Amino acid sequence: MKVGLIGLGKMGLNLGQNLLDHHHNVVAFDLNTAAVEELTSKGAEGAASLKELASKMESPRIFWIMVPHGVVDSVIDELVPVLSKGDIVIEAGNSHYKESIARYNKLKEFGVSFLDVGTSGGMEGARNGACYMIGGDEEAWNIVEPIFKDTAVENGYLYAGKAGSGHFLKMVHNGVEYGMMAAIGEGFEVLEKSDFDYDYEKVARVWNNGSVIRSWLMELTEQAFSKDANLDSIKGVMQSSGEGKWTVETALDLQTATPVIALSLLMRYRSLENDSFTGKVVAALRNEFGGHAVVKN
Ligand SMILES: O=C(O)[C@H](O)[C@@H](O)[C@H](O)[C@H](O)COP(=O)(O)O
Repeated sequence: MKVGLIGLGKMGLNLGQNLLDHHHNVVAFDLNTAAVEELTSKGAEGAASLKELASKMESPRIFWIMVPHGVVDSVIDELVPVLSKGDIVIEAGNSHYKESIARYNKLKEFGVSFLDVGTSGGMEGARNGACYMIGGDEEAWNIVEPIFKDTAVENGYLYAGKAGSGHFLKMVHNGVEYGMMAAIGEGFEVLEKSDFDYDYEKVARVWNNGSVIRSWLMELTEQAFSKDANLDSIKGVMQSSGEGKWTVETALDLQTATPVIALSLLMRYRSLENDSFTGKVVAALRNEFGGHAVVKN
């Protein structure tokens, strides 16, 4: 299929390469022309503007937006004048599900279908097989399913239902991610404070082999400790991009008690002021899976 890929940052560039690997045609646009050149050198067609990108597409025209959360609306506003009835817009960043429902309704007025897609698995997933949570019109979904099937890991995509359901699912996923990462960080902090002299890389490795808590996060923990045995080079500052906060806000609206997720969010805020070993582990994990910046010591 032919995909108009808008946004070639950490995730978009990897996704573009993944699409090309699976013999899809990619027309790529980003304000960063070096990123466009990088993808065209791998076989994509480049575009210097959204208008040019649209002119290079074929029906059904599929536009895949992969840009940071704060610029999604401006990209959609710029895209609207070049869209026509029957086009499909996929937005696969970390958006709030309510924003996605609003975008779906707005594009519906132009006869354009909108799919909200939560993408998990970080840069590695985008490159070699991601996990997708998808919401929006089923007819549009049926058209684009092959590109998700090809760029996901096996069994790594779910069409969840009506508009907003994809990003809602990704939001809750991230809330779970906050809680799991906090628990891993706290566990290592207890080890760190103890009288024993553990090698944390080896601890993460043994926990990854046969134990109940083996997981990709634990593999990344092992990876992080292999690079920096005691995480001495970074501060325990745990940034957040908003999904954990949205999960807690939504849970409150639904009168649902989510103490683990809520506390892990509050501990992230606290970490902006106080350093901790838990914070170092969580900061290192965010860096491992998402390439998110760490604060260096
Ligand atoms: O599932 C994933 O692959 C991650 O959740 C990913 O979407 C991302 O790296 C988040 O943005 C991190 O979220 P925080 O910045 O809130 O930690």
